[in-house]
Amino acid sequence: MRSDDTIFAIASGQGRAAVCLIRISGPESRAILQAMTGGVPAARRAVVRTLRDPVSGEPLDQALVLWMPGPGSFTGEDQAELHIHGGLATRAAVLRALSSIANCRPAEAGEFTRRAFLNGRMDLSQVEGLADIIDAETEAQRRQAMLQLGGRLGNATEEWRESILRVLALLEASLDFSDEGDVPEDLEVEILRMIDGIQEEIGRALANRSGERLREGLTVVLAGPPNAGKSTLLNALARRDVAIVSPIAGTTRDVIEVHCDLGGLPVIIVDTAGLRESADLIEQEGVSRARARAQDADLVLWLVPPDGEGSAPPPARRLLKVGTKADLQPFRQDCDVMVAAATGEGLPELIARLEAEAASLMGQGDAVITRERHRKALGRAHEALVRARAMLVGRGPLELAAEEVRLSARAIGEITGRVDVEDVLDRLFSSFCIGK
Ligand SMILES: Nc1nc2c(c(=O)[nH]1)N(C=O)[C@@H](CNc1ccc(C(=O)N[C@@H](CCC(=O)O)C(=O)O)cc1)CN2
Ligand SMILES: Nc1nc2c(ncn2[C@@H]2O[C@H](COP(=O)(O)OP(=O)(O)OP(=O)(O)O)[C@@H](O)[C@H]2O)c(=O)[nH]1
Ligand SMILES: [Mg+2]
Repeated sequence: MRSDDTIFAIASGQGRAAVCLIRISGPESRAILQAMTGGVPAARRAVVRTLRDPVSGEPLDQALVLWMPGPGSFTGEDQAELHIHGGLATRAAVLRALSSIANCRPAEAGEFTRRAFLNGRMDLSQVEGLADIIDAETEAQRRQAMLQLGGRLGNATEEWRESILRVLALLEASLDFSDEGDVPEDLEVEILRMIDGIQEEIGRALANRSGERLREGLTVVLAGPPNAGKSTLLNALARRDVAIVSPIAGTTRDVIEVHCDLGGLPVIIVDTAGLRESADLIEQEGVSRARARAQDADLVLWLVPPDGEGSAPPPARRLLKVGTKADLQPFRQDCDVMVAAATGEGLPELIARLEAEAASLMGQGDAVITRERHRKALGRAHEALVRARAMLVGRGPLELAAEEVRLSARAIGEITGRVDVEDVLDRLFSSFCIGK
């Protein structure tokens, strides 16, 4: 994969559509426009041209044409765009024509954005923000992704890194000036005060898990004895006929997931097999999957039907007890909510309750970190600072304290991709679609 190739891709969806966008980036972009549209329009001005085969001159389609010269463009290189009518055959003909031009090839997944990153147009945290915008399913996810694309995480980590580098500079200065390897007392006080300040800020960012929860969605598992009404409730919450419902106990065996938008917050509702001892091997497998999902869930709704006294809830981090078939049983004091999913009774109350749970676990979208990758890097930066501090207070070797501080800065640098993160890059960019 050469980075001085000119790359092209269909950047719009693959299905039947009104317009198809073909994106081109690299040094041949200008020559491609010249050869296929007979000229190069003024920068960033849309013009309509006949798109032609560069060899035969045969008209292929009508196109809205854009010329976006680097280094100001999205990728930081010369870029062109062809917005064509483009049905299946037309798209194929245009891609074939582009492939026939020297030094031009189809782009890999995420390659436009990879070039934007390599050309310094965005840092790694912003690239992740862009990926999150593409995948955002709810309003709160969209807002969080936009803040990250705008540089909220990148700016925060840059500030922390600069503070850590100031600590390092002070340590190195005292290394130069002391023969004993001791830091002058007033300088030591200053260094410790700075370390404490940075640690507190990083600690606060680490304590907030709501960004990761918002990005991934809150998992709510429906669990209960067979026939409790789990699948009926799933269908009611999803407002779709997703899961099979029947009066036969043991209907559901597979785990069924539905992505819901509760007041802008992403919630994944998970229907599971009714929990009971069963001789049926397939049902047993369903029950063990149900238990596993309940254990990992952010929240378990434990469904109790009118005759469900004998059953015990599975181990869970957080559990709400829901009385089901409210049309068949009176209000139960031992339940948090009552619903009759079949009639819709109590559903608004349950949904309001779920929204409140989701809001309290995902907060106001004020979290700075949104991925485990950020948590791990910040965690390592924090630990290195703890060790550096202990070294200073315990009068350990200054060189070692300085080395820990250096380590801390490097760990922070991984978040924006300042320091080498090759493996992260490959994984991240391949998660993009072709054309991004
Ligand atoms: N058609 C189309 N829409 C798109 C993109 C694209 O590449 N093509 N984008 C990408 O995925 C996003 C927009 N990102 C872009 C970022 C910078 C420039 C650009 O050429 N910037 C120049 C000129 C800015 C100006 O006109 O003022 C610059 O910064 O100098 C273009 C798109 C979303 N929408
Ligand atoms: N009267 C009444 N019946 C309900 C209600 N909800 C579910 N049922 C009935 O209860 C039976 C079992 O419902 P399901 O939703 O399949 O129960 P489940 O918990 O998914 O059962 P398994 O998948 O076997 O574990 C079906 O006949 C439903 O029609 C309700 O609110 N009221
Ligand atoms: Mg079921």
